[in-house]
Amino acid sequence: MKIDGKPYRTIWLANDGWSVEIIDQTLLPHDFAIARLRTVEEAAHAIRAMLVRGAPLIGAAAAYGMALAVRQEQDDQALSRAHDLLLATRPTAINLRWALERMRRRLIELPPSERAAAAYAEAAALCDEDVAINEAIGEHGAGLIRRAATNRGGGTVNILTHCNAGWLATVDWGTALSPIYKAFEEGVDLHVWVDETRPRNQGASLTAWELNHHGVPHTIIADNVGGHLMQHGMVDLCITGTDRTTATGDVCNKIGTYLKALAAHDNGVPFYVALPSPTIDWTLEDGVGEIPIEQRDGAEVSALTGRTADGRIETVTVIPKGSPVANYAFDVTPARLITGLITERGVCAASREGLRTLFSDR
Ligand SMILES: CSC[C@H]1O[C@H](OP(=O)(O)O)[C@H](O)[C@@H]1O
Repeated sequence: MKIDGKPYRTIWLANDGWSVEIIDQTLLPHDFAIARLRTVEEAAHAIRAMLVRGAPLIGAAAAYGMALAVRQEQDDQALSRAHDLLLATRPTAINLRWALERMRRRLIELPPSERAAAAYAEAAALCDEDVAINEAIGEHGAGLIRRAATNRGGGTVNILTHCNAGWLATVDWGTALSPIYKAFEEGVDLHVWVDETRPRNQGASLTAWELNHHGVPHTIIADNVGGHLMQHGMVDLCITGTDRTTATGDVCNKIGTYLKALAAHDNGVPFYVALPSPTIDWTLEDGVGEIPIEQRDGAEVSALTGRTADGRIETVTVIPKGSPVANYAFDVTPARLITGLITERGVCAASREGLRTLFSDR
């Protein structure tokens, strides 16, 4: 995507040919800053502390983390240590595991002297594939938005999205926001309801920042507003991302997604999930029972960070001293609540059969 006319991805090889640069998303929307990763440990911290986040981008960052590792040490033990360090950073997004297994498969068969060059090439290929997948999701999803515009018989198509599944969550284009960018660029009259997405506010801080820069009309809402809007006919469709989708179409995504899907189902609002195939976990069938749900530091709930009137960034506590906090980062929406999955190969039903029609080769 472009920021002030300059094209960006979220992660790229630095000019020195070996370190990796990322957009530090913990500083958005207040500051736009580039961070540089020089070691696998720095890559692991970037994922764990969410300088980079979003299932596809987590996979891409892990792939480059493996390249940074084998640049320093090339033996099998170093490869395993890097794999395990990066795998332990965050448990829910399956892209992390798939990317690490892909890197290990590519490298383990090579002589150590060839591993660094191959690792950087494989990480770059994974990033390019992610961009192509997400642009294709945009093309397929834009058709749904155009159909919603036709069904309305004119006027603005109102789309609700949760968290950030934009280009900041991927290498480029995004997943849930890719159809919105594509439809907007085609001239479709649309507006986006942006769930702020407590506790880290990826919607208010990241999705709104993206849409502002792209000129897409949007409104930030508190997480609990969506159901009311749907009851009053103010949402034509919902599109969210996913961090792991089972072979049967159960979708794990940012906490609160399930509640939006329930409200959509109760009000007859189509609920779509943008699903790049590297986010499918073909080994799982029961999302609620089998997908590990990350629990993060309670400080993400008990404190807020923002910019003061005189421009300082400050963090303040917003709960009583001593109150316990639970911070579940994801939930699972059962397939029965999902209207369709928008993949790079087309739109399908949220079911084993639906996925098999598009991915019979998996
Ligand atoms: C395109 S994947 C985006 C997905 O990742 C987000 O989680 P996090 O910000 O914690 O990495 C959220 O679940 C988004 O839908």
